[in-house]
Amino acid sequence: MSTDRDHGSTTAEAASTGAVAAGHAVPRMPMWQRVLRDPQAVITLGTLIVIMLLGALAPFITPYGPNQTDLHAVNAPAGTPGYPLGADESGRDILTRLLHSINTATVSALIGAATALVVGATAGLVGGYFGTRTRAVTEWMFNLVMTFPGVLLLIVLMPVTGGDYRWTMLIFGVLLSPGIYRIVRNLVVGVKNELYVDAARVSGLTDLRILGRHVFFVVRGPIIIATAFMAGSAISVQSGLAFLGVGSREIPSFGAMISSGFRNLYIAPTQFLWPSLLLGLITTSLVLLGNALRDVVEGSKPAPAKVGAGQRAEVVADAEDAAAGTPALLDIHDLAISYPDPAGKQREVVRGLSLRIERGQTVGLVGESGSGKTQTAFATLGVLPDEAVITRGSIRFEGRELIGLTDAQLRPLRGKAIAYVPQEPMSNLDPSYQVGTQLVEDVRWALGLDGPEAKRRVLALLERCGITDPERTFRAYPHEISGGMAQRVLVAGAVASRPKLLIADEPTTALDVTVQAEILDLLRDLQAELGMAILLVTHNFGVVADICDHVAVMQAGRIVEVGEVARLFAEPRHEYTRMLLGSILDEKTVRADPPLVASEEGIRP
Ligand SMILES: Nc1ncnc2c1ncn2[C@@H]1O[C@H](COP(=O)(O)OP(=O)(O)OP(=O)(O)O)[C@@H](O)[C@H]1O
Repeated sequence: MSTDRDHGSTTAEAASTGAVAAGHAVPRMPMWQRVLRDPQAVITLGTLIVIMLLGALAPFITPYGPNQTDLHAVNAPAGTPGYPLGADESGRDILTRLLHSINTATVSALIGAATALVVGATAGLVGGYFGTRTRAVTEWMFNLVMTFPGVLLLIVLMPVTGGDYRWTMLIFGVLLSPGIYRIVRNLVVGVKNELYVDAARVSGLTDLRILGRHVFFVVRGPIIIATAFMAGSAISVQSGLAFLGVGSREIPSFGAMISSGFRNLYIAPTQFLWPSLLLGLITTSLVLLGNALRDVVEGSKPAPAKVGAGQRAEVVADAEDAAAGTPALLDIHDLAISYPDPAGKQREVVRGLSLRIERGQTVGLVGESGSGKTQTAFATLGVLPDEAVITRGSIRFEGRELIGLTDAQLRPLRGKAIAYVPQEPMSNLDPSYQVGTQLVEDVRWALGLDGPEAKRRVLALLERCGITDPERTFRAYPHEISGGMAQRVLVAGAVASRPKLLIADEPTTALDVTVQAEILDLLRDLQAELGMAILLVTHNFGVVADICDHVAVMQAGRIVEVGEVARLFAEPRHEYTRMLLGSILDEKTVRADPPLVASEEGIRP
């Protein structure tokens, strides 16, 4: 491995890098602040607030009542004195009716959306959180509601509601509730088995408190978004019913005004225009507001902007390579990876990392949690999440640039020349398939063998990886084997293709100490046997001492020191390396201070 390009990093630099450490959390802005920073949300919300204020102030803006008629003003054109937007076929002021129609629309939106929210969200929380029997009942009820023919039912029920649009909107809210129910139920089913919900349950919180505090927090975003769309639907349906003449004629409504305008289209064309424009403005604002809220709450996805092969600005040719003529097995140079923070700004989590691995070397990548070890490994494997952006640098494998390759171009390398062993063996095995079936599939793909030949190879590999009864393990499902066995299975799968580089991301962290040692022994033996290089991601110097010949120390997205393991342990040069080595637990030292004793007054030394 080459000497560290960042070797000269000083403590001062480390301290400054620490200030913007890759792992440091960016405080999440409150939702209302994020809403206020989104121009679309601000414009649409502002428009709706102004319109609603105009409606509320109607009695102060015009001298007429909404149903006050003046026979002298029948079909008066816009601009007539006292009637700025004209009068309708009954001589009623159009501006007055428009302003009062805003209030009808607001009340419709509030009743419709609130009913759907209360019914749908409550049932969704209960149905999703409690057992399958409760869910079966809620499911049945909402499926029943969905079979009702919506608008037709509202018309048929007119004698029951007495033509009062508020009762109609209440029923419409119930008809809308299955949509909310499904959103909430699906989210709750997804979240209720999360470890933090289990932890809350174990800590003794009541179901009501867990629902209110943990579960409702997750569903609130989608609920806010859906509310904007439901409010728009309620206004449209109320207007539609009024347009058809269903309901009280006394109530000023956009629908009734459009209907009247239609009848007088040839006499007074603008009568039809004003309510249509205002209704359109309100419903469009609500839809756009819903879209803006979705972006604010869920975070708008930045366009993938990974550096492509053709776009790369600075790829520095390695002088050593040029001289030696043989490129390193893996050469990462000045790699920078960033993620968008909640405010949409890019935050670098790997910040100009350089690392070389030669053939057959075992290199430990150590560093505190969040320093960027896994991101470096994922970038090499080409499996960074979509939101990650490689902003600069290069990753070359045997001289070939990996950044910018498509999945199809990476496929011949991944799982063949570059293999991977993950941290959590169990979660990397599909519980629905026998272990052997999964391995055979991998081996067939990696080596192009037929079924029986692949099975023979898998059985031999399992035996080689220390599994005493390979046939039995082959037929077992993941839940039937131990964590240590599962990790052996994954190691077997990884080395099946005789890779040139094995990336092992904390391969022993999830295992107990005895099994850890066995897996490390296995990796060491396989490394010697196959001559492969290993990049071992870990935060355990014990593991590094046990298996690695070189080690690179990462802090805040950068490598601060790199070198041979014996040298680095004997004379660490970087302050941070000294600090990490100093914090290793020393099992030879016995505590000198007296043990704590529990008494009635509490726990005391
Ligand atoms: N999907 C993501 N979105 C935003 N930030 C992320 C994402 N994945 C990782 N990060 C950030 O990248 C940084 C480096 O993460 P990484 O997983 O590489 O750390 P690590 O050194 O491997 O830590 P650990 O030892 O705990 O696994 C962390 O600050 C983490 O918060």
